[in-house]
Amino acid sequence: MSNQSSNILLSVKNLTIGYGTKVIQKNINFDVKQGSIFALMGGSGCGKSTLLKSMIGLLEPIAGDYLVKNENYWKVSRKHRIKIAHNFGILFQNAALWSSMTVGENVALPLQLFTNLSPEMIHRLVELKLGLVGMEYAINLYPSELSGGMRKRCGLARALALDPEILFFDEPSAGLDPITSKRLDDLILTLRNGLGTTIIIVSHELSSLFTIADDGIFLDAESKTPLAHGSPQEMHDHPSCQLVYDFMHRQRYENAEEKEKQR
Ligand SMILES: Nc1ncnc2c1ncn2[C@@H]1O[C@H](COP(=O)(O)OP(=O)(O)OP(=O)(O)O)[C@@H](O)[C@H]1O
Repeated sequence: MSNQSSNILLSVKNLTIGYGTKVIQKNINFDVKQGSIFALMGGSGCGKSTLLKSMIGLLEPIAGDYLVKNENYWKVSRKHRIKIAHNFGILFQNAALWSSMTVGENVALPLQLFTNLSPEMIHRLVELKLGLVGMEYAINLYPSELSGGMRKRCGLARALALDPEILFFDEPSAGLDPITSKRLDDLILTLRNGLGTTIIIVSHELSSLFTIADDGIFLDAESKTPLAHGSPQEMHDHPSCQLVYDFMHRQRYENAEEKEKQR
């Protein structure tokens, strides 16, 4: 195997995704290299979350293949799929912490469910993971006592609990002010640089995408196919078509309004 192909952690091949028989995107092809921060981009409703759902095991694709470290994720047994997914850490948009549990209990939960570690070891790991995201002081607090940015950090600590090789983020900056959002970007870069974690991110935030993502794909709702592949900066500098240009230069919505007025 060449160095280049052994570097590939995830591989999406001719994937068609959707709900029942309703196709949302087709002809999706891309590889995610180890240690990459890979962005799923595109306008509202193009299918970014749908693709993310298929990549984390929540929605079976209609057709095509999705390889995780060369294993055909949707073709292996359900039991084996769950085992592969232990390598995934997921941060949902609202951080999805259990409100009746303290932050520490939330982070401990995956360790209690999926390891045989002693309570003392789990406690030490919880402190370590919260330390990684700068939230060790929140161990005994409840999610309702935290700001949105703090909840995201704690959600990230929980996503890191099982030392995943791959992290999936759904709109991590949603609902955060620009400074908190920037801090989260710095944290994401620190994690990738420090732990070598591969990160797949759905985001609308151009400034964040330009800062952190080094590769990605641009999905189009109308043609139901990807229109571009590369880093956000490459798409900005060398857009493959007008739509990508407009999106990357933030003229899409203004243009849409103009067209609407001219009708
Ligand atoms: N459970 C579902 N059943 C049927 N259609 C769905 C379902 N969930 C989403 N869709 C449709 O799939 C399309 C893509 O939705 P999706 O949420 O993946 O887009 P998105 O790119 O993530 O959008 P946004 O940026 O607005 O969050 C939309 O037309 C949406 O209405």
